[in-house]
Amino acid sequence: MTGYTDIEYAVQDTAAVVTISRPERYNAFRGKTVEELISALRTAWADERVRTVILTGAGEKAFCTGGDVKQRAETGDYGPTESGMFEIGYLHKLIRDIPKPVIAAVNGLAIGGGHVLHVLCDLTIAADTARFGQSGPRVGSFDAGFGSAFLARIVGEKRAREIWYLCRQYDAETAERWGLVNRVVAADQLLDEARTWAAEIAANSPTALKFLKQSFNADTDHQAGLSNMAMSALHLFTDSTEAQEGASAFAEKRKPDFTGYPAPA
Ligand SMILES: CC(C)(COP(=O)(O)OP(=O)(O)OC[C@H]1O[C@@H](n2cnc3c(N)ncnc32)[C@H](O)[C@@H]1OP(=O)(O)O)[C@@H](O)C(=O)NCCC(=O)NCCSC(=O)c1cc(O)c2ccccc2c1O
Repeated sequence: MTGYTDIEYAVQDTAAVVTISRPERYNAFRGKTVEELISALRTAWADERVRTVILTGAGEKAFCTGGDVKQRAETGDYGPTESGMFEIGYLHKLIRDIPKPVIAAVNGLAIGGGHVLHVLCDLTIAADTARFGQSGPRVGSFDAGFGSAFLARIVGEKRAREIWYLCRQYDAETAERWGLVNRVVAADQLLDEARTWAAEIAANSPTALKFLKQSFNADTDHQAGLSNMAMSALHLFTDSTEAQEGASAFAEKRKPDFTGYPAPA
């Protein structure tokens, strides 16, 4: 795949820098964005010069705000793709499986599925202006796979449940205290800091790093099965009027009204 429209891809020294570039939608992803991210990661995987990947967002406002809720409100899905599929589950697995450390450089809001992307990266460096949180239950969505199970491994059960149940936003200092991010730096230092970490990693044995990444992953790889089921459930749920109420409310800039939907027994 060439001629990306939703992302930018560049190799700088030994790092592949992948930038989600839909600033007018706060770098929310649609199906095409996910397809391009998959292509970029596969390119980085195959390129022997590349020893790390840096994932970031264009502009100063957002790293990524998850699925494009406006697109979903408009068409009921995340838009057309070359493959005909919305392959977010595959993208999640690819971030884990690419045998090179992936560093999230969180330059702003990391919300919803955008939060899940940074959680899945090996390391996270955040701008002091970054904010973190989930939004699924507010907009008729959830990630019952890696997005919740792996998050709980990182911040613990109580905090993971708080993040998902309340849909609040947390500042970078809190995220660092909770172990969600490795380092917080001034916003104008973010990419330099990420490149410094990438260069430091690149000086180490790539084969040792590959084995280490696979070793870290092995303990939670069973969550991939959970993720498959979660994505299947999510596709069914997003077709429901309950889920559509969440997406429509966001697109119409109003609070969602879930009062007509009884809590399932
Ligand atoms: C992120 C916000 C909290 C920011 O709020 P703020 O008040 O600072 O800014 P605005 O709300 O005015 O936003 C500015 C501008 O950007 C547009 N925008 C922001 N986020 C999105 C988005 N996700 N999709 C589309 N557009 C977005 C916004 O409309 C404004 O544009 P204007 O033209 O009106 O100026 C706040 O914006 C916010 O809460 N955003 C929504 C966050 C969200 O709910 N994300 C999606 C969660 S669901 C999801 O990610 C998801 C992931 C998956 O992996 C799935 C897999 C399978 C099925 C479904 C999935 C899924 O739903």
